[in-house]
Amino acid sequence: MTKLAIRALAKRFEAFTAVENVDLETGEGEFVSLLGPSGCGKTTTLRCVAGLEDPTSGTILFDDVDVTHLAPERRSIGMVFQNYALFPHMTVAENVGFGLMMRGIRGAPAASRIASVLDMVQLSNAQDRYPRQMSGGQQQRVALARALVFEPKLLLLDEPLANLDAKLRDEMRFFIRSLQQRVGITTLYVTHDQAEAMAMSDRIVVMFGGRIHQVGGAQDIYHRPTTKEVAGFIGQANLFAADVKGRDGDLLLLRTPFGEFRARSGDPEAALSAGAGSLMVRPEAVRLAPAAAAAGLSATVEEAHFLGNIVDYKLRLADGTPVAAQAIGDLDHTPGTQVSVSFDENRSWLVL
Ligand SMILES: Nc1ncnc2c1ncn2[C@@H]1O[C@H](COP(=O)(O)OP(=O)(O)OP(=O)(O)O)[C@@H](O)[C@H]1O
Repeated sequence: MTKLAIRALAKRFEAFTAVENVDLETGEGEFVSLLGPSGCGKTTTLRCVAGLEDPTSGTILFDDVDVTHLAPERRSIGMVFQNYALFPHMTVAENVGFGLMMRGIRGAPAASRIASVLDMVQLSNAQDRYPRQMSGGQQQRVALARALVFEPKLLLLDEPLANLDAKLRDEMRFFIRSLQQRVGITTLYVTHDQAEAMAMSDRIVVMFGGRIHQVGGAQDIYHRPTTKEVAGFIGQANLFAADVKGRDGDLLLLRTPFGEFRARSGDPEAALSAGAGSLMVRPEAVRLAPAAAAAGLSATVEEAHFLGNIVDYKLRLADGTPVAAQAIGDLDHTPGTQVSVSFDENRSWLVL
């Protein structure tokens, strides 16, 4: 299994910097996603790893071997794109075998590899069909088979599920992840869909404006974001301006315009010396009670939507601050009613 290392990668298109100062190391067989909004540099980073883009500066290493200036076909990478990119006039088996043919593998050895990889993607019965006779999900499985058939060192996927409908996307997430684990191939996956990245990845690289903001597991980036951009992009977040007043054991004491709160932080000392930041409270860490029942902030329910598994509330505090809340159960608080709001301090987080 191969380790990928990206060191100080930068890519400029004339005066425009698409990627800057990107550093990343994967483990062997690790599934790493590049996640971020459109235009943040995910695809450019992937294309530099593939050799389809020449970096302006920086180094790409496969198992400590510098491949930065190696042609794509000499890097041993399998790629899958959003648009499948299958040859319409070739059967499934011919599409899958094409890469082998290009590498001079033909005859019985090629046939046996094609059969085995089609078995892996559960398309053994479809080898004589043409792409137009297959669904989007099946075509993407052919594209995966084609990428894996020559046993590449790395698998690179660029928004492979973007053209599929929601239900199929869900199924394909698990299909790709379990295939990747069975094959044990180091994988770099580009997506702007946070749920996709969280469901599939060992680690997620969150990018904004060509730079990495955070690298971590799904729970790290959700519960412990290091920047406001990450907090806002991953799930929903209430973010409130807060001054740092001191410490109380593991927790920081914070002052906001509407009251004092406690929260956790990645680096309490840095928070104390910064003196201010943003208090992040996820909607499910906002507790609601009937107005008279508990000491807390008083708020008005502006919207309440029963979504089946949760109820989604939009609240407004007395000073006008909006707060998003989510609760499990039934619609207990209707629009127009007053509620008492408190924050779970163990799930409140200071972002610097
Ligand atoms: N060949 C190019 N010439 C000029 N600018 C480019 C080129 N390729 C990419 N860019 C610019 O670089 C920035 C990053 O593009 P990139 O495709 O890497 O973003 P992305 O995060 O993958 O976004 P998306 O999800 O929309 O593909 C964008 O602003 C894009 O317009």
